[in-house]
Amino acid sequence: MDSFATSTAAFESWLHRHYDYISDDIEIADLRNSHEGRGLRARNDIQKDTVLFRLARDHILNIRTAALGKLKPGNQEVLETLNQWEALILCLAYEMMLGEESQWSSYLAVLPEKFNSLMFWSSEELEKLKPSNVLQRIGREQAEQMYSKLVPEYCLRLGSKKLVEYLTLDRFHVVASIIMSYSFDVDDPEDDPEDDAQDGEDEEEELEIDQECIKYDGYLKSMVPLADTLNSNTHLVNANLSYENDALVMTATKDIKEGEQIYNIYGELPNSEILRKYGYVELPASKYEFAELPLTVIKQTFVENYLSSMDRKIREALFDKTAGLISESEYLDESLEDQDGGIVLDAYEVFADADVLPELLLLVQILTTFYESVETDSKWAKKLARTRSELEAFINRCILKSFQLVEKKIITSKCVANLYKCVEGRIAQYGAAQDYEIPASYREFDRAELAAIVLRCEVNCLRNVLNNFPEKYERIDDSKLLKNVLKRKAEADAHKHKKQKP
Ligand SMILES: C[S@@+](CC[C@H](N)C(=O)[O-])C[C@H]1O[C@@H](n2cnc3c(N)ncnc32)[C@H](O)[C@@H]1O
Repeated sequence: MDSFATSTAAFESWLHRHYDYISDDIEIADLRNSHEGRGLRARNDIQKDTVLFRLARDHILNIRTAALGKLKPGNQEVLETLNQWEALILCLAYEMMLGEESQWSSYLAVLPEKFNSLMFWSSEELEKLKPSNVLQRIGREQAEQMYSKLVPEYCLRLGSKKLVEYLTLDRFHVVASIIMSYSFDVDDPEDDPEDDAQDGEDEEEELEIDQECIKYDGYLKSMVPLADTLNSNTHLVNANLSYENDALVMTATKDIKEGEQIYNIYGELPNSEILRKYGYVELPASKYEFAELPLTVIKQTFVENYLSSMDRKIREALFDKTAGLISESEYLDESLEDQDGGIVLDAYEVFADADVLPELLLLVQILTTFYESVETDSKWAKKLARTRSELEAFINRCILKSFQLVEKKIITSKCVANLYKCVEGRIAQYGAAQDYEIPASYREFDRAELAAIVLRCEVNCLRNVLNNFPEKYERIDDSKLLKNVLKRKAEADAHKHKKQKP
């Protein structure tokens, strides 16, 4: 037996000693040949709805069960003032430091030491993921800030000087990455909503809580041995973990044939996110691919395609002012009750089925209406660029008329053309990645190949918009809308002019 098989065997015997029920129809499989590490496999045919295993809550690892929470009185309360990540990182690191003395040692021995997730990529390797927006979500800085907060202060508050020495920044990244790829958010059975109602502001002040903390979350980030042995596949998922009062239950959601792998789903994630968090990709793509269209590309498209007689700097400033006014629009605020953040976002998701966010369509329709209007009169455009109140009044007209249209799933031809130009502008940023051919089957991919697969999946989503933009949007000619918008502006001007006369 190699050390991989020995650790698996020790883990299995630990599981059988500690867990309520594990079906004889499942086994932990060595899937190193298919680059999946360990996984769960069906030993026999399994019928849909069969319980695969049941785990008592006191055998999952979180702040309530971990040794650190019991190290000294008051630790539970201190941990509860932290956020989920911070608390579980400290608890898991402490168990790892205890080694053989930890009640979880056989479980800890099967957790990985090496990662392919983006936190562990060098800057040269990350460069290969440009221009994907996933690069903005790696969170190295936030992780380092969290480290400075916890070490040494919280290790000492929790009574462990040794943890200060053990938890180096490198180890911190390892522990955080294990949590990122292995943990579950499990509802907290001790969370009593009535308690929350009684917890007044005084108590909050007493604990100096200035941010999200476990106390009010109603769930606990937890390590769930065996449930985390399941690999994930967005297409082949055939099992699901559910939470009962005192136990966690893994159930087959489909009939599973003998020898087949039992898959969970880690989330409805595109390959970029699967790579960021878990260090692998699905072929040829995840079921939930999306690309992102950044606001910077929308800005570039409108700046480059309109008002060419104006200086580029003025055009850029005009776009920024316009976007600012759209994001501050009270009318949109009231009309779009469930969209707290407004419609001007840093980036817009573009999905694999060629659908785009309604916020993106509305923004492009408003911008199109605005730019097509001001394009008719360059003098007026220059004046608008200088006079905020006039710009605001006109933008508000464009917002109103565009909203009324898009609300009825109608958009103008020029809006579609501008959307396509934005998407083409984004595709152009992918350079050679546009032509990469996604491999048909798995092999051990190096990081450059993983990056290329992610980029090509994003390009495919963007291309889909150009080829299959949903027909649910009726398209009309722009002229009627423009006439309407400009007519109202003229009336408003005339009205204003009249009012100014004594
Ligand atoms: C929760 S663990 C699953 C158990 C893991 N395979 C092990 O050996 O410990 C998540 C990790 O499993 C691997 N993994 C999960 N699903 C995979 C898949 N479909 N293909 C390749 N690797 C996968 C990734 O390394 C991921 O970070």
